[in-house]
Amino acid sequence: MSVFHATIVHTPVRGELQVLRDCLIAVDTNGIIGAIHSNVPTSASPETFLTSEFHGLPVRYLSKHQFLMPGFIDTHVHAPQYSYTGSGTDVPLMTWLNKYAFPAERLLTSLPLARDVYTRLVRRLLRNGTTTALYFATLHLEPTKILADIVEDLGQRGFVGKASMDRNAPDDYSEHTADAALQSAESFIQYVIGKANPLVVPVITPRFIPTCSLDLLRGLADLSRRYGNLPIQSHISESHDEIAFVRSLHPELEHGNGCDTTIFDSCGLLTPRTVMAHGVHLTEKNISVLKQRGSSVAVCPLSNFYFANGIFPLHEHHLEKGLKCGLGTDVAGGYSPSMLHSVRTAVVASKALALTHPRGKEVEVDWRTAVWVATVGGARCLGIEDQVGTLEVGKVFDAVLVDVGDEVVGAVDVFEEMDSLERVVEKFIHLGDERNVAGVWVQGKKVV
Ligand SMILES: O=c1[nH]c(=O)c2nc[nH]c2[nH]1
Ligand SMILES: [Zn+2]
Repeated sequence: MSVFHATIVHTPVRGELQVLRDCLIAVDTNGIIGAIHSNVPTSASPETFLTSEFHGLPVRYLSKHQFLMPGFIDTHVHAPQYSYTGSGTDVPLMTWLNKYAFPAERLLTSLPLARDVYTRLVRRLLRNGTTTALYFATLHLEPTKILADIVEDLGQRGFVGKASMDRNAPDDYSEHTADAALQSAESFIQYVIGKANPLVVPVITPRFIPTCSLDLLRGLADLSRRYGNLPIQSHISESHDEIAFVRSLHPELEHGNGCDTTIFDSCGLLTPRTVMAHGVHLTEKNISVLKQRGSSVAVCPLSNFYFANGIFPLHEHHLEKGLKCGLGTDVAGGYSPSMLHSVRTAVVASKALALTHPRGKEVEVDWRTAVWVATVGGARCLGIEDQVGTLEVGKVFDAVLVDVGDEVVGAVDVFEEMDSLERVVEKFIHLGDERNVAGVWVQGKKVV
């Protein structure tokens, strides 16, 4: 249980920043926000506002340069690729997979190395205010169990997928048959379910169509159903080289209409709990299929600049057509593990798109909208919007304490005489980093 006196900053309405000043916030033993009273003077007695269960608790009074906001939700991050984040930015996707991703992932059969890479990543994400992450791991069962253990031990809300591949993968980094891949995926599901920890959820994870046979895709859809409609993640219509490869593998399909969607759909992998990464080349028809199925896209703007041969039209697909979208870092295709970086890059990407778009500035997305996508949007992709994404009574306290005070060594300078609180938040979103993250809570428990 905890009580704060703090300013809350969040985006309950897309495109709008809500700032609630001087809130008395009470978090119960289950990590649920039991009460929020705004405009409470620091001189007031908390007991006047709070029910008896919260009486007598110490109140944490935040300073005027601190505020609470919802934790970020990273809807696409490759945990094993963290070892080379910040490097390997020189080649297109299909070459990059063979040159960097597969070799790095293969190395994590070493359990001590897996433990080291995963511990450092999960800590890094938490320190950056990422309270929920949707993880891709490797093909290997034991190292992926370690990732699930670390997410649990460090207290993050984690959706963890053991990747599956049975074709077009290196000999020593493939599961070779659909049966072997399905068995391993099922063992991982059982391991995570056995934890009975609602914060850690197993995810069905066919890497992408080039590396998964149709038998494997169908079998994974069946596994999802058999275990109560587990979440599903993969990559969809992500780049020219990926699309060309799928075309060569499936000449029987009608092309020009984004056949990734057709294949995933015919195999039963598009569900309301499906989060597909990238989707830069989705067609109108694909979008309408994804929408009908309730599936969503993890938009990874930084990695798209490197691999996608295009920009995801966030304004058109999400704001106009209503496709559910979250933001992802796509470590290590995206070199930054920070969701603040993703937010900024989403804005810059939309501006780049607008430069040559017939509707120009109309397709730009502003920072408030990008923050919404990084919080509420991600929660919707994962089906947890009733729990997280904003700080409201009845939701879970997954929160970040931001500090932009002078004593923090960081890039944000606040000018008392000129900066409104809204402007301070804007500065944090554009210039802030983990040095400004003074505390992080998941389900009411302090994890940073
Ligand atoms: O950005 C990406 N990173 C990956 O690891 C990957 N695998 C398939 N497709 C992918 N795209
Ligand atoms: Zn990816």
